[in-house]
Amino acid sequence: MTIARKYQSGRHPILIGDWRDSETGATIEVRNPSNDDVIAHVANASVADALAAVDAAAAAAPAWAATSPRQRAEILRKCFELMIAEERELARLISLENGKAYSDALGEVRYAAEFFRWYSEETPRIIGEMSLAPSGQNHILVSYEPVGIAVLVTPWNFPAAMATRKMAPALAAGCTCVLKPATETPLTALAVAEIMLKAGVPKGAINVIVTSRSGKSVGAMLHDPRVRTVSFTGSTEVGRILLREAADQVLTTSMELGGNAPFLVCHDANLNAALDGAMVAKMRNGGEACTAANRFYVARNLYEDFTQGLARRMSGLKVGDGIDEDTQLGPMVNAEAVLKIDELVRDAVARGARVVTGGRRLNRPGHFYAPTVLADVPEDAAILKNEIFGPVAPIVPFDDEAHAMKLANDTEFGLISYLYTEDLKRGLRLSGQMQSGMVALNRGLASDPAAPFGGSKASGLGREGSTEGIKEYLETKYIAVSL
Ligand SMILES: O=CCCCC(=O)O
Repeated sequence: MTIARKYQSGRHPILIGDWRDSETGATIEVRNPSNDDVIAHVANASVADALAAVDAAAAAAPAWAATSPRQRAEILRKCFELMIAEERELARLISLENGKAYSDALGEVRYAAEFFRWYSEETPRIIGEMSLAPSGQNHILVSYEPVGIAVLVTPWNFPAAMATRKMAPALAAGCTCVLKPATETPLTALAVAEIMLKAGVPKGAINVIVTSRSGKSVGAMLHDPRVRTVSFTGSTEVGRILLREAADQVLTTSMELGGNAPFLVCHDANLNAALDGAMVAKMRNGGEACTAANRFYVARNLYEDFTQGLARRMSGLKVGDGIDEDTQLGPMVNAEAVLKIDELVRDAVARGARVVTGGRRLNRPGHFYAPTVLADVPEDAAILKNEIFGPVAPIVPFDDEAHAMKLANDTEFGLISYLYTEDLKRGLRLSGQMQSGMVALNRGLASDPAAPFGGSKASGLGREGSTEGIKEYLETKYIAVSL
């Protein structure tokens, strides 16, 4: 892996305008979750490094904002092309530092690259408007300007896609930015940044700060008056902290936070389609996704067949080192992740849930948990209330659709809901009742760079992707004109 080798070879640069050594000389160990080996060391940026990154973003801002939409579009298009050209290398890098199965990683690289393509197409379509005021006395001219420097904070579970989902619209809008990736997966962010520089993104327009002092560094950046927006993907707990920090400077915020997605299988669902969808909704990224189906509510007439069918599919998965191309489920990201999953499973079983398959850690090096199906999970089990972030499917039977909907909505989160029914009228009615920003109707996957991704309630604020995503990086300017 070129990039991993680069960081093993002794230099530990961070991207602040140009590649440079961190002020502190301290490094962060990056480990392979498949065997816990240290695969690289990267610079551990200080708070001063973070502020230097804001300096670099500020220095690059006027020239970047002055580029024509067409110039920005062509650079973003090039980012897409180079990323696809390097998809296999990038996918291997993601598997290596995150642990996810290579096929998932390759899917992520393609998904990530699409944000560059989508926003290359959106860049020339930042269109304002002019109208005559109702009084007829003046015109109302509305245009959109880059909001200012963007601080982008991304998680370890989609280290490429969450970075491009933020950087592409920020750059498209004419903003410069500082990216702070998760310490577990910095190599992917650095590799994507290298590709972007190669594609023509000017120095300083993107900066990457890898740091174990996340709170202090991000806090310092959010209090720098040149920063005008923060976009975060991660837990609701951290999101709340960032919202408080952002309040001091009245920053705009985009928050993609936790989920607790229900997966509802109605009595008239197509069983095989629901099982196919369940596998995608649950097992994409090994279950380590905010969008992962977290709770399955299945109509009584399909309950036993669905449970057995899901258990068969789950137990048939090939578990192994993420980087092996035939692996279907890799390790979890770290030991804490496995511990949390195990605690949730134990709690459910202690309350009466039935283990249909799995239900245990795997006894091998690395951080593996067996693909697990739990049936008859009682309503008070912690697993139905907390994000599992792992390969565990808790199933609850229902007799009354209205009660199932009540259970589905009985959560502080509202990111995504999944729904299976053969009756489109029922599907649309129930979709309307689902308290979530997104609904996947007869589908196990809703994420799409061309669609607005985001949640309601404690799952977040704002939308990413689609035509809406670029608005997070634009300020509306109204000019009242007398012509
Ligand atoms: O954990 C959530 C990251 C978002 C995944 C997606 O875009 O589907």
